[in-house]
This record gives sequence, C-alpha cells and structure tokens, in this order.
Amino acid sequence: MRIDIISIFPEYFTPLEVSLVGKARERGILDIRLHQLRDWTHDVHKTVDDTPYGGGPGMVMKPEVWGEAIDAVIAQGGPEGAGLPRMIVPTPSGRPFTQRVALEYAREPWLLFTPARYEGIDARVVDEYRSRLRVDEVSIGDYVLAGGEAAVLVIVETVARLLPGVIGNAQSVADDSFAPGPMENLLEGPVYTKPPVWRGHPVPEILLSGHHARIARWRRDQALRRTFEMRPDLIARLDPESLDERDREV
Ligand SMILES: CN1CCN(Cc2ccc(Cn3ccc4ccc(-c5n[nH]c(N)c5C#N)cc43)cc2)CC1
Repeated sequence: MRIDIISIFPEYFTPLEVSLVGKARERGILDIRLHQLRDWTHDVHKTVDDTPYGGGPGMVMKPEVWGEAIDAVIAQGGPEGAGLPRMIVPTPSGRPFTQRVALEYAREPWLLFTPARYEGIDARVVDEYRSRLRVDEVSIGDYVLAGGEAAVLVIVETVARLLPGVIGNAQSVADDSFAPGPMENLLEGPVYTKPPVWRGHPVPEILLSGHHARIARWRRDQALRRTFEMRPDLIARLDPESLDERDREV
C-alpha cells in the first residue's frame, strides 16, 4: 500500500517511523511519502491561509495551494495498476471513521491524506477532486482537534494493522472489537499474564483451566458485561440473532 500525506507539519508524522507502522515500511508492506504543503506556495511568506469569506473567526486554507499540491502528488503516479488515489480528508464535520471504514481502506492500493489546519480547507478543493477521485471526509470522534494530523496518525495505524503480514497473529485482528463478525460492537474483556497472583490479585481460575470452550464462553461473558457497563449504546446495536441463550443471561 502507498500512502501520501500532504501537510504543513510533515514532522508530525515521525511516529510513523517506529513500531508497527515503521516495521511495515521497512518490510515494504507500506510506502508512506510525506509532502510539505508550503512547497506549492509562490510567495516569500509561503502563505497557505486567508480570511474566511462571509466573516467569522480564524483562517481558511487556500484552494490554489492545495490544488497544486494534490495535482503534483497524483501526477507522481501510484503503485502499478492503482489508478488514482482515494483521498481522505479528516474534518470534525466528517462521517465517523470506524473499524468497518478502516477495513475498506486496508483494501485500497493508494491513499492520499490531506490533513488541514486553521478552520479547514476551502470547500472548493473537495468539490474539485470529487469530480476526479473518491473523496472521503471523515472524523475520528466527537471532540475538536487543532488540525487533521493526529487523525491521520490514528487512521494510518488502524489501517496498517489490518494489512496482511503486519500483525503476526491474523486471528487477533479477526477477533478485534468492532471488527465485523461475532465481536462487532463488543468491547474486549480483561486480559491477564504471569504471575498467577500479583499483590494478592489472582488470575481468574477459568483462564488457568486449559478448558478452551469454557474460556471462550467466559471471555464472551466478560465482553458482554464490559460492553453493557462501558458502552450501553453498542448493546442496542447487537444483532439479536448473534446472541445465544447464555448471552441473554449475562
Ligand atoms: C466558529 N467555529 C466554526 C466551526 N469550527 C469547527 C472546527 C474547524 C477546524 C478545526 C481544526 N481543524 C482543522 C483541520 C482539522 C481536521 C480535523 C479536525 C478534527 N477535529 N476533531 C476531529 N474528530 C477531527 C478529525 N478527523 C480538526 C481540524 C476545529 C474545529 C470551530 C470554530
């Protein structure tokens, strides 16, 4: 997978050089390229923003600069056969970014991220590229960031761990909370490791029993309880067909 990121803060993406994403890049699973938006300005101050039409607080990012930057990245061409990139625009007014959306993105050969700052990008940029590319305006949550870079970090890491070969244990990804399937809309229950007793706190006996069916049942009970306690909104989304008799007793 090829990922291009255009930003006025390319240094914000240093975390993509380490850990899971960094290793995926070293192994050639991910090709991430960073671009400094200001490289497409033409004034001495490298201006990327201006006052909003219609008044109001803050500044808006100029369409000309973004247009030249996006055109240049597209012109570089992507992976063989990839065609044009899917453009992802983080915004507080976007559609929710979910695990389901991440799974969709993980199947794409080429993603182009355009994280903005200030009050966002002139709306004509999205209008322009919707006529040429698939453009997704997405939000990572109902809170307000100062810009889109943190959202890109979240999205890239979420997508990277879904790519074949990135996570050693593919089953772990398949068992993810929120992944489509039996765990969709269920939170993970508690996890434990050695020692069997720590400061007087024992590991639940069932986990030491070696009885896999009972352990699986206990883990599902814990997931249902945790979901009920922490995210009752998700319980409402559970498909009643996916619940067995025992689930209904939890
Ligand atoms: C007067 N009012 C008029 C409405 N604005 C709304 C507003 C506009 C921009 C910004 C800052 N910002 C700039 C680019 C950018 C991208 C993503 C996100 C973002 N925030 N939260 C998420 N889940 C995000 C994601 N993904 C924030 C961004 C903050 C708030 C406030 C002032």
